[in-house]
Amino acid sequence: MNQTFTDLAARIDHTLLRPDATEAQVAQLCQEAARARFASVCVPPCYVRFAAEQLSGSGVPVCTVVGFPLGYQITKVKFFETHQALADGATEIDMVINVAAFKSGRLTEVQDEIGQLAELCHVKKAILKVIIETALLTDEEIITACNLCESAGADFVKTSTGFASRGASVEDIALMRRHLPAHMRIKAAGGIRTRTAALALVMAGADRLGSSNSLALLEENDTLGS
Ligand SMILES: O=C[C@H](O)COP(=O)(O)O
Repeated sequence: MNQTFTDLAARIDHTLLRPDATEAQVAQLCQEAARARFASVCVPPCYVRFAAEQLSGSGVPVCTVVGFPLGYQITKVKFFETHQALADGATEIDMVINVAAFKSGRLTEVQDEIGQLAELCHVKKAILKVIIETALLTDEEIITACNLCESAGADFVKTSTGFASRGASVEDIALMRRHLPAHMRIKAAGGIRTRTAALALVMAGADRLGSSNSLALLEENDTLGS
């Protein structure tokens, strides 16, 4: 348990995805991530190159989003977004599943899309996290989506964009953990605002957390290194 607590920063994607995020705010985010040793910074695609420059030599990866936040872009567009993000210096891609196609029963199409992006990421030694947007899914659909992610070769299943009616819940994470094999990692995101909430999600099975309030999650026991 203590290990979980002391390693919390290393599980957090330090995130800034607001539509009005400025370059100065991204620069600050990068400084904070390097200092706190967060798992990554998660920034909008237009800031990937800038963030990669800011973090050069720091060992902190740059994560970005694809098909964000609604997921219904066509596969070619998501493929190009991913290709460009990798070229710009991202090594972690958080793509949004095509929930519209998923809800229409077009599961093969959804799985193929994830598979194409996973292959592209893996060729570049990057990782793919797949956002299934649990707020829009039933428990049965969450399990189906997890199975698609696994079959398609994704590295992580991620709960939420942070732009839906709710973010990650402990129940979502526990359900996903029960149905995913051990090698598949889970990212909880959306609305994680306190250390208590963060730790509950970790205890339920989250390997990674995404939060735009990351510094507050470190407050109780962790201190930023000098
Ligand atoms: O992908 C991560 C989420 O956008 C973060 O959501 P949040 O802003 O509610 O922390």
